[in-house]
Amino acid sequence: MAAPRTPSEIARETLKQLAARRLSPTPENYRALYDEIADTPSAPPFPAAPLRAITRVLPAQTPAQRRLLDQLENAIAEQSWALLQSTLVGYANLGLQGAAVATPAVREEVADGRTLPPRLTEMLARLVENALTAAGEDDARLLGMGQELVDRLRGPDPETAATERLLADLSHRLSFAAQDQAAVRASLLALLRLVFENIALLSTDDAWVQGQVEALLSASTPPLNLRRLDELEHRLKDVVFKQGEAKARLDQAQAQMRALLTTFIERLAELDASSSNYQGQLEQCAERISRATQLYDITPVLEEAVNAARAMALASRVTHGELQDQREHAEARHAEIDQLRQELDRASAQARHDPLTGSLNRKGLDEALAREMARSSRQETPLCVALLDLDNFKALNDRLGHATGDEALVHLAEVARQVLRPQDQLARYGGEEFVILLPDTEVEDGVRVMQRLQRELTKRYFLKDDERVLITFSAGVAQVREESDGPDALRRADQAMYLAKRSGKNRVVPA
Ligand SMILES: Nc1nc2c(ncn2[C@@H]2O[C@H](COP(=O)(O)OP(=O)(O)OP(=O)(O)O)[C@@H](O)[C@H]2O)c(=O)[nH]1
Repeated sequence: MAAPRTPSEIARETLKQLAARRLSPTPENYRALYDEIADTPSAPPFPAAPLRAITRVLPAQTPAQRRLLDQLENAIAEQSWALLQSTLVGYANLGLQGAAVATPAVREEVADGRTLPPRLTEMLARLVENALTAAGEDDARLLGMGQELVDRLRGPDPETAATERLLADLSHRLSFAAQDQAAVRASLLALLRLVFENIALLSTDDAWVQGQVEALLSASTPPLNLRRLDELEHRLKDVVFKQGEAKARLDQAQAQMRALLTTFIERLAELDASSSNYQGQLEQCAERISRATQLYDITPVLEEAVNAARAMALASRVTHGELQDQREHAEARHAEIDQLRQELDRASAQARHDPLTGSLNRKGLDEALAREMARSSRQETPLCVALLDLDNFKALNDRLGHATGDEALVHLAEVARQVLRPQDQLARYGGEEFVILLPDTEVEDGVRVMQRLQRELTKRYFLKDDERVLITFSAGVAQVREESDGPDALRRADQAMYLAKRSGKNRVVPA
């Protein structure tokens, strides 16, 4: 086909080619294709936008400057290369003194790749400072690099190439620091688990500590967050507290054993003294016998020897008897302790109640919760769990003593029993944590019940040596959603309780 000649032919062919080459029909594509088909060279596009940016920073103080600026704006508006050329010649003649007024305010607009906008440099500087704080103070080199970059960013000329170089070096170094920190976290966690396992090994015969250590181990698996660390700290405090008690019992047992050994050694020494006495007497007797010349001389010596032997036998019989007594005594105590421990183990395995407060213990709670969940789903009635934790209980213990702390726990349990309905159940969940099962209760009502308990506690205060001790608690209330949801509801109640603590304590938060 002959090449298109008339403008309408060229236009038609241009449209055809746009479709054939699958080009988007933009004015630029159309013009380029039209020029190609018409075989006319494309005129370079007029750079209106960059020129307009230049007009914004050109000075317009003197009449000559204002005239040239008007002229430039006209050249842009008319897209006239000729007018542009004569304007530039005008500027050249005028001289460019004062034209390059790159004040800080306009520098931001002419960010051209050599300098960074001031707002961006300040944000970058802050970002680097925050990253350095997060990285800690272990790596002096990293801190030095970061400070250099911050100084450059805040300096008079944050030239891009140098800043870029510093930024790249810093980010490289930071990535190593982050890897180091992750490794340190992982090994700290491993150490923590080792400590927990060691505690378990040291307390093989204490079922409670064993249970706590299992909980500690499962709570110390990554990913860790502040909530879990907090829980770990609480549990570990309880274990340390319990081990402190066990240590006191152990010290007592050791003191008794030491007393027993001292007696034993004293008796042995007595035995030894009497036997060496006997030995001396016998040697004397032997010597006198060897010197004796007639039987008459020997008879009294023999009598002496027999007497000494008799005394020795008597002394050793007495000592033997005493030792026998001591041994029987020790064996009896041992058997007694063994029996007590077995009884204790049996009792704690069967017990469903906390001996201090008389409320349910964990085992009792598990069973009661299972029963209530089954009932709630059978009867299609709501069930709530509330978890409460006494506020500032450590301070109370520290100020008034541990025994008073125990009395405060008993007081709380008593008031709770008086305030709650008979079908509600109170359980001791941890040291100073309690769970209350609230059958037939929606979450809003559960919150109200706990608030009523808070009010009652302020009325029925706990008295210690005529001092009114105010007990407050923070609580979370969660609704059990379905039959298997108990543990999750407890977890949600715990989280809500934690929120109550965080938002100032002595409050109840629904989950
Ligand atoms: N008297 C007594 N104290 C206990 C018992 N179990 C745990 N504790 C103590 O309760 C204290 C709890 O302290 P923290 O976990 O710091 O809590 P807190 O002081 O109540 O602070 P908040 O929970 O933030 O209000 C610890 O000092 C434990 O030793 C117990 O059976 N009797």
